Amino acid sequence: MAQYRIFVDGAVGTTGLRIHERLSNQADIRLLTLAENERKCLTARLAKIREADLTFLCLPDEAAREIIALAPDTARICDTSTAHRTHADWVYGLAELSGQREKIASAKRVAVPGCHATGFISLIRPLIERQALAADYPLGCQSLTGYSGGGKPMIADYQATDRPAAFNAPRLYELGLQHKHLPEMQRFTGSEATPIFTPVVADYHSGMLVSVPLPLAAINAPFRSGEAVQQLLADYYRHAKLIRVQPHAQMDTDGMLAANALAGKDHLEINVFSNEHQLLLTARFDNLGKGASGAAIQCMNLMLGRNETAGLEWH
Ligand SMILES: NC(=O)C1=CN([C@@H]2O[C@H](COP(=O)(O)OP(=O)(O)OC[C@H]3O[C@@H](n4cnc5c(N)ncnc54)[C@H](OP(=O)(O)O)[C@@H]3O)[C@@H](O)[C@H]2O)C=CC1
Ligand SMILES: CC(=O)N[C@@H](CCC(=O)OP(=O)(O)O)C(=O)O
Repeated sequence: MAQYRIFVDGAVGTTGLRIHERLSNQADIRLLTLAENERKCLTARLAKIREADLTFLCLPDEAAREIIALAPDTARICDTSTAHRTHADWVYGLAELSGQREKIASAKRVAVPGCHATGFISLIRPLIERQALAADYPLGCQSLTGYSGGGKPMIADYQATDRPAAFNAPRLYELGLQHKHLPEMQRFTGSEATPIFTPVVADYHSGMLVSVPLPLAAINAPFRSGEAVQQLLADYYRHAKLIRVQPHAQMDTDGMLAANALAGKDHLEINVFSNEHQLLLTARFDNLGKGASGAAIQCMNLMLGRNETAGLEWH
């Protein structure tokens, strides 16, 4: 059987390892690897990029920019970092947005969406696109994430035996209100206002729960009820395999929503809650799944013409 040659640059990091784990049992994939002493060597990495049918960059932003400046234009690349998400020459890898699947399929350069941004955009883009919500509405968003979202350094900090007591509690961060996902959150929702975004990291490994509260008065007719917004979202994602819209007001059996419920999975679940005057939209998924490695593999599948969900955990 013909095999695709795939190179993961940053293969021993949190995102890269998960891509390796997902692809290592795929018969039509051959993973190109580097020896430990070569994994930060530019020359060796560029040779693998030239040899590969597709390369994943699972690197800090600066290292991603450095290698892209040297890589041949013909190389197919999926970058999981923040470096190129709003760059004009790159396609944004959220396949479920209108028209995006086709753009990804024919692209040489795809930027995999940020984890928090994936949740926010999945909830808000359909509302603005279908004119249920005005593009200039001032949005707020909260996002809970497991500590694996911070990669190897944050995992080491959380798993240290002598860690500070503050790590036992959820912690708000990016209090300068300048989170690096804000540009993509605004661009790919079509919002004209920068959202007020408050991420929270807590003492569990992986899983993400992104919430957006809205007054029903902000929603245009004929969508001005929780049920109608749920219907709009269900219709928007009716062909999406990796985004599932739950029935209106569906919660876990204990009446709550746990942020780690989809850990280990590569799909995303949307819930809509409402009362007479207010709406709460939530997206939950694994920050390492649909928030990173799962989305990266979904993009690879589309770029190579494979089945969109091959190698992914989504049942
Ligand atoms: N974790 C998550 O939930 C998500 C992460 N991302 C993004 O994915 C990218 C990777 O993140 P993540 O896997 O979490 O990070 P990690 O810190 O876990 O892994 C990054 C890897 O890159 C390696 N590396 C650093 N510099 C270089 C270099 N110059 N050349 C080659 N390798 C290098 C590191 O090496 P060493 O092992 O020696 O440190 C490490 O193995 C980041 O841009 C991140 O923002 C995106 C979405 C979600
Ligand atoms: C807990 C934590 O620190 N999480 C990271 C998000 C990880 C991510 O999505 O990063 P990329 O934008 O590089 O893809 C953060 O909020 O900055």
